Amino acid sequence: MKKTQLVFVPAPGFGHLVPAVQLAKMVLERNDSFLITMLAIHNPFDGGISKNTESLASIHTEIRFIEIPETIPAPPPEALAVGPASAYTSYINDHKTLVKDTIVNLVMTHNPAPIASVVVDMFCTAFIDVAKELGVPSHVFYTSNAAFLATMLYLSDREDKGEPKFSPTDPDYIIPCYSNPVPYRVMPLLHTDVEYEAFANHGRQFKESNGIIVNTFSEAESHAVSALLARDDIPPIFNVGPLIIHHKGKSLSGSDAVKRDEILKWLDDQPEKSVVFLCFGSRGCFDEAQLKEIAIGLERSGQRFLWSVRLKPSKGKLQASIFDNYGEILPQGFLERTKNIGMLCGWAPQVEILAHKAVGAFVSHCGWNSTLEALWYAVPIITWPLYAEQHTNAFQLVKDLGLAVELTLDFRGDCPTDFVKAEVITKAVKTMMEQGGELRNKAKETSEMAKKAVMEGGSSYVALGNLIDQWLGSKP
Ligand SMILES: O=c1ccn([C@@H]2O[C@H](COP(=O)(O)OP(=O)(O)O[C@H]3O[C@H](CO)[C@@H](O)[C@H](O)[C@H]3O)[C@@H](O)[C@H]2O)c(=O)[nH]1
Repeated sequence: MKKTQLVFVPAPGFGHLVPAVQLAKMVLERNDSFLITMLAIHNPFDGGISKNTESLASIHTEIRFIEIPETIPAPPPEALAVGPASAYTSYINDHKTLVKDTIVNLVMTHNPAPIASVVVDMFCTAFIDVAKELGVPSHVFYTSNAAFLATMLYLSDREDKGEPKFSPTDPDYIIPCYSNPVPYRVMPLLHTDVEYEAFANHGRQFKESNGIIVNTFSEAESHAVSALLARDDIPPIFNVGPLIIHHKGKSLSGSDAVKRDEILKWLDDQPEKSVVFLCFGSRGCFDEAQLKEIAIGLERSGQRFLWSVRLKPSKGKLQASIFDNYGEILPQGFLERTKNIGMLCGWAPQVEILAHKAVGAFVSHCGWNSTLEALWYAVPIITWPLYAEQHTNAFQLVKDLGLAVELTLDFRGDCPTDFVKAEVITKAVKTMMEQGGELRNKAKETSEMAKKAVMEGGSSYVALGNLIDQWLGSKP
């Protein structure tokens, strides 16, 4: 059969790689005439190309993984502290020549089949130019939601019209993609010029691609989807989500695999919907004082818990620490007092945990993958956004979707809370576990909608079909 190639360039990081792999897998399931190559950029936050990439590559042998040579220095911690998105973007941009050379030398020569598209992550828009230079189409793979995509486009519109950046003295923003006006404090990632510009620049670049693939489903974000549809200056949008990988532990090895079995066994012994699960994504972490406070808050709630504990990296390091000497950091006697109701872990097999019937609530940083995973398994969320676009995701979950209880964000307040006190944690956990019936029902409804969207005939199923048609039609 005549083959067509796709080259995926995910941004480094588990939250970007995982949905890209799932998208590639779904494309191949729908049409096996594609040859898909995934270019892996070294992940500076994860100590390397990472065991995650290696294990995904070992499971998904239908996809060809190529590691981009590791010659670009990691972004300096000081630059990341000032502007995480801009430092991350510059690090990725510095790979432009390497990405182009890899496509020319390892993809094009490996197989003469035409390249239908270079599918670049939302932070990899520099490679849209690479595709142009090679004379092939490109698509943006947007790993967050439609509302934030619309926000990034809106920022570039404002800049292009010479309008001022958002400022704390402005009234709440009427951004044409959220159902509710968005307070300034919900956009902390745009509070510095350098970050605002980084997001606006990506937004501007999106328009240069041949299509934007979004990990969302239209029914969940009808407001944002309509706002995007109303624009005639952007390429076609394909809402193909939720893209969720269900590996059932296959991606884990060594101590992570042993711990996975222990966690699932422990969950099997807990009553239905009785456990609060706390996990903050691939990079979410806290300092010692905050970890102690979480422990106190959980203990006072009296609820069962499963907590993925991550300590902030020490100065000058990028990687959060996974550790198991919990007793040295958490309050004295905490482990002993909670041993019958709580379990702690490092890396959590999150999808399997959320799928377990014992889990009743999820304290989450609201990374978009975590949000979709919780939504898929109808687990209501207690929002604790930390960085990136997570505050707006939390806002959307609480205000627009009605699927979450807010923990750190009191949207009427003036500035985001950095340190969260034990009593706030206790209150949110108790409220959710004791009075969360309505949210639970809403979560169930949304989960059913999500499952319908990806089933044959559903909105995301149809969108993926349209995307494949575009790729096959765009063959030179
Ligand atoms: O112990 C862990 C921690 C994470 N995960 C998985 O890792 C992924 C994490 O993705 P996500 O929830 O999106 O969080 P981040 O890793 O923080 O993702 C980055 O990328 C997302 C997609 O663009 C953004 O929404 C986030 O703000 C950004 O931080 C999910 O699939 C989780 O299931 C685990 O399996 N075990």
